[in-house]
Amino acid sequence: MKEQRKRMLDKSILKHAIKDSFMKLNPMIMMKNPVMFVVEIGTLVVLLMLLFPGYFGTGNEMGFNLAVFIILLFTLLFANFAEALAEGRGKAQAASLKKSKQDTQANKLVGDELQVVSSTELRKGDIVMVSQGEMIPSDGEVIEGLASVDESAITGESAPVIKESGGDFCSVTGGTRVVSDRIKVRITTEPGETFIDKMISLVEGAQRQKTPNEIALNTLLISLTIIFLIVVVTLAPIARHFNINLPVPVLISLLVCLIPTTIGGLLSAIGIAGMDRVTQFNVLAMSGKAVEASGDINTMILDKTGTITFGNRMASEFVPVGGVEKAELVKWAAMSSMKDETPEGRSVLELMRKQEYTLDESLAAGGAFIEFKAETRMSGLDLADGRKVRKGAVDSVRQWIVSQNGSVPADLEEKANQVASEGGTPLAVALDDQIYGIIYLKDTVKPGMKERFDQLREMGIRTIMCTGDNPLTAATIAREAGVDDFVAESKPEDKIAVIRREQEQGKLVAMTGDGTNDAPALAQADVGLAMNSGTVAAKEAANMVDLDSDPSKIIEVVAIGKQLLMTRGALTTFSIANDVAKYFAIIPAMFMLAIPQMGALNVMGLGSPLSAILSALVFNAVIIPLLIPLAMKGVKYKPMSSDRLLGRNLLIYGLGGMVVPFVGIKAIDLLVHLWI
Ligand SMILES: Nc1ncnc2c1ncn2[C@@H]1O[C@H](COP(=O)(O)OP(=O)(O)OP(=O)(O)O)[C@@H](O)[C@H]1O
Ligand SMILES: [K+]
Ligand SMILES: [Mg+2]
Repeated sequence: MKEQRKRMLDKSILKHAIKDSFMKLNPMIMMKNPVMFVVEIGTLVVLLMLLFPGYFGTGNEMGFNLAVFIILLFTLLFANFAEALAEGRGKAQAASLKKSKQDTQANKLVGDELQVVSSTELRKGDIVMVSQGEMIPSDGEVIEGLASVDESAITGESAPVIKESGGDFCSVTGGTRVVSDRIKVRITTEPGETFIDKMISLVEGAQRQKTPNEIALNTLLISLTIIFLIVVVTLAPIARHFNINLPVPVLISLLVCLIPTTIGGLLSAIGIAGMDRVTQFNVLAMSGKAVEASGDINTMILDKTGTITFGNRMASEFVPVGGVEKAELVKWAAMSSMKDETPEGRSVLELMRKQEYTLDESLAAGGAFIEFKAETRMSGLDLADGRKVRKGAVDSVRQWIVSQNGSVPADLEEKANQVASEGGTPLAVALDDQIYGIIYLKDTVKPGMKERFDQLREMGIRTIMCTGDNPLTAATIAREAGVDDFVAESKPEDKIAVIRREQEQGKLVAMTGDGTNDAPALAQADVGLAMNSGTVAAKEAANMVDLDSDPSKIIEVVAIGKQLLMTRGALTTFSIANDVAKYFAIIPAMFMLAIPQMGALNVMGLGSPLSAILSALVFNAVIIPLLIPLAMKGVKYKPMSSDRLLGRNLLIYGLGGMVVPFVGIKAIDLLVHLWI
């Protein structure tokens, strides 16, 4: 897909866009864009006058009318072309995605047997087995095993990623391929609602909804159109009262020049192109609203594990406390992890084997598994003989011990702090009322985080890390990654509380995360960016998914959001400023047409009244394709305060919008006048 993105504007996209420009002339489609719909009605009226000149009285300048008709038709086609071009790349991407969505066969588990079924028959809750070389038939979560998966079909990244049951790396996407090992997958989506389906309809723009900002601007444009419509319609009888005859095509030309056709023609292209720019960064935005909101973000909340760090927290050391034998600690650490399917749990057993300890598994027979939960921050086993084994966050295990009237070894805190101050996560291991020691879980901060957070700070965005981990580990990682603030030992509801607190102060909040425990917070935030590596719940709650699982991508999304809003503002300013110049070209010309003595009004020194009107109309049409590159690429964005940005843009696009048409219309008039 990345390949596809590079070929920005190949021939086939252009060809399709030209064809679509004509298709979009259909009034039923045109109606969605009221400004251009008014232009279309004007075009039709002029066409009727050309076809049936007899009905429209005398004094009809056929040559002039034909010129007006052609220019108006091109105005419509140019506006349609802008939109079609913006849609083009998405449509091309959708086509290539559809190819990877081919119907595959799946090995569905029915009872104890495997049945071969078509992937389209799979429903939520079905269990399938996927082995090396096979395509994952639909979206789901790994419930057993570990495999490396080639996700290049959706991410464009060729290096395979590890997917495993338990933790935050369990989600798999239909259409990706298992390159080694074998996994058992529980299907989590109904047919037609998969991630690839969503991607297709997103890049195709099928579900594109206008953003609140776009709706507000559209309302302004419609109001302006109605006002000018009233002005022009009432102009005719007033002029007639003074014995001035204003031909209908002249009035239509005046109307089209006055209504905001430039921004009206480019508005939807700006929005589509903005979304498209986000997609090029391998971020899937579920709505344009989310992209725009990211342009105004004040605070960003991140989780630690899997977002700021790589998230493959691996046991790397057993540290006994209270003078117990290391073998004892290893025994209970392993016992507490026997059924713990999280990556952390499995890594404990691996470390045990690596250090050449063995485990008497019969001890666990008949025991009840206690699953890890973000709320309890512990996992373990209740043995058949009544003894209880736990491992978990030091603070949680300490509380658990105290609640059983056990005592806490004096060196626990010191040893846990040692691990935490190195940025590791200490897990305490306990049997009944005794703590045996600590498992050292190592994790690494993703490279380049500090520079990226510095950039966010420059943009005026405050970063807060919210982690379920202990305060000391949190502080170490926060310092290493360079976030502004952190909240430790936070449960899912605490993450939401932090977001709400910021929102109550009137701030717009972005949240990135990858875990199921992040899902509620991702939904609460104004912009929720889920890591593609994360769980299904996280991806569903978020309104953006980063296919590369790089939380600092938010920087690009913020820039694109700001750029989108600025581009819209700049082109609106330009469009309205333009109309002032056209006003000076057309109004004097109209009156000179009726009263040649009014030549003094011709401030621009244009050749003749008719050429003045045509020149303004031509300018009005060609400015649309000339501005397409700007609408598609967006205006330049540099991190600076919004006040300065606003002032700068008003100067460039407001003043420019007044001057450019004077020059342009004059130049066109010189040309037009040569052959009129
Ligand atoms: N398998 C496990 N068994 C026992 N305890 C665990 C296990 N995994 C994690 N913990 C403990 O629970 C704490 C919370 O873990 P969790 O993965 O929910 O953090 P989180 O809220 O997602 O924060 P972050 O992802 O930012 O680190 C961890 O810091 C660790 O102390
Ligand atoms: K106009
Ligand atoms: Mg997490």
